[in-house]
Amino acid sequence: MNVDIGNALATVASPGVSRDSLERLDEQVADAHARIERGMANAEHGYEALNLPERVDPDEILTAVEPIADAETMITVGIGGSSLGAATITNALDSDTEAVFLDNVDPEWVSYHLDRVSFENAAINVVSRSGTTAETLANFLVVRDAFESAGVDWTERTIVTTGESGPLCDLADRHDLPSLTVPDGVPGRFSALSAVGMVAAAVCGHDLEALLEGAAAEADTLSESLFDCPAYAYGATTYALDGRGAGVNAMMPYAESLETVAEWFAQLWAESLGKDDLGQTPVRALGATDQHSQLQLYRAGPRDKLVTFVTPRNGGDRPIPDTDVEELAYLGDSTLGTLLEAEFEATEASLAAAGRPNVRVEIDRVDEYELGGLLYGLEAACVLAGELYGVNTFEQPAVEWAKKATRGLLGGGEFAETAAVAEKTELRIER
Ligand SMILES: O=P(O)(O)OC[C@H]1O[C@](O)(CO)[C@@H](O)[C@@H]1O
Repeated sequence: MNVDIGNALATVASPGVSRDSLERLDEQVADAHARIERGMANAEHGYEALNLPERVDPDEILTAVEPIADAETMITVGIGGSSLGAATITNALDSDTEAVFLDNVDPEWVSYHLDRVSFENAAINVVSRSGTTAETLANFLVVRDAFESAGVDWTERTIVTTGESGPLCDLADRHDLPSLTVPDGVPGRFSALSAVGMVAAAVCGHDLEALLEGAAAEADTLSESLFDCPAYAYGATTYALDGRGAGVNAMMPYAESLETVAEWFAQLWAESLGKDDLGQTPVRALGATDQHSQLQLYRAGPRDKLVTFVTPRNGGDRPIPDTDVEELAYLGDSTLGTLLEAEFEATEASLAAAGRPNVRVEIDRVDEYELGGLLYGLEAACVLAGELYGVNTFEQPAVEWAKKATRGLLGGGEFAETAAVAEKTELRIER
């Protein structure tokens, strides 16, 4: 990935960061890089995620998925980091295999998807690092039951990716299911470039080696200066802007195929940096669509936002036919790609003209190599930002309260949190 932070400079935007401040911040970046390198060298929890390009064996994954490689529909049952990485990769790339992600427990939505599956041509990819996530386990019980009701032996059509131990591990052993292990020391939101994100990608026929090569190339750019490393330039700039008031980071890819990148990034950024009353709020947007819904706010609302554009510099195109309608002449005989490119450049310039900070993250095209580099680059940017914020980037203790309360509400144990649910303050206004 390439990063252009020109429109985040104080000469262009407010909030903005001066060149001098960036150079001073670069001293902290050097210290942070030293910390990251040490963490990677010692395979420390979290930092180990940045070693994945060297650690992951694509052949191990390809061998494990062989029994289900013929699947026409790949149903991934997982949530958060156990779904978003795989969804980002498979939603970005073409495949004849349909990838379905059950990452919620909305009964009508789950039924909608299961009602459309031909189970004899489908497979189940159940993913949970902990092996205890209620939504994933509940959906897995529902999906396997659907296979059984369709007379299809789910044990022949299921692959499991989970931690070294836990209920899913036991289930895989009990039924002798093909299974892969979530690498130790790799938090869910940093696991897209491991079996967690790659099983679905493999069944969809994507080039795992190219994904890892792209990530490895990005890893080679990690250095002690933000001026030599696109990932660190992005991480440091977002941190600096947050400190100057840009507490919201709206990620706006200019490609439908990259829409899920913004969703994946939202978990990465929120769950990693949202601690100790700190952290930038990620917002998902899409270009050109959200020019017609959000741009008004980004250009003329509170000066509390950074807009992160993600743009592939090359890609497919489609001609716009010529027209004899005079008013449309400027569109006719051009292409949708030309229009989208103009929209992107105009929107980027419109924010700069209004003095609103924005950063451009560029990839050459949407393919496995570039996607691997983008995912790795944004992960490294996040790790760097976490060092600068001084937070524990790799834990997410705040999510446990609701999990305990949920479990208690379902009779799954005694938790103080459950009692608090009943103590809700009410002020109902009814129709
Ligand atoms: O992979 P698991 O353990 O099922 O967890 C799923 C997701 O839930 C979280 O733990 C948050 O609840 C995320 O960090 C994680 O990606």
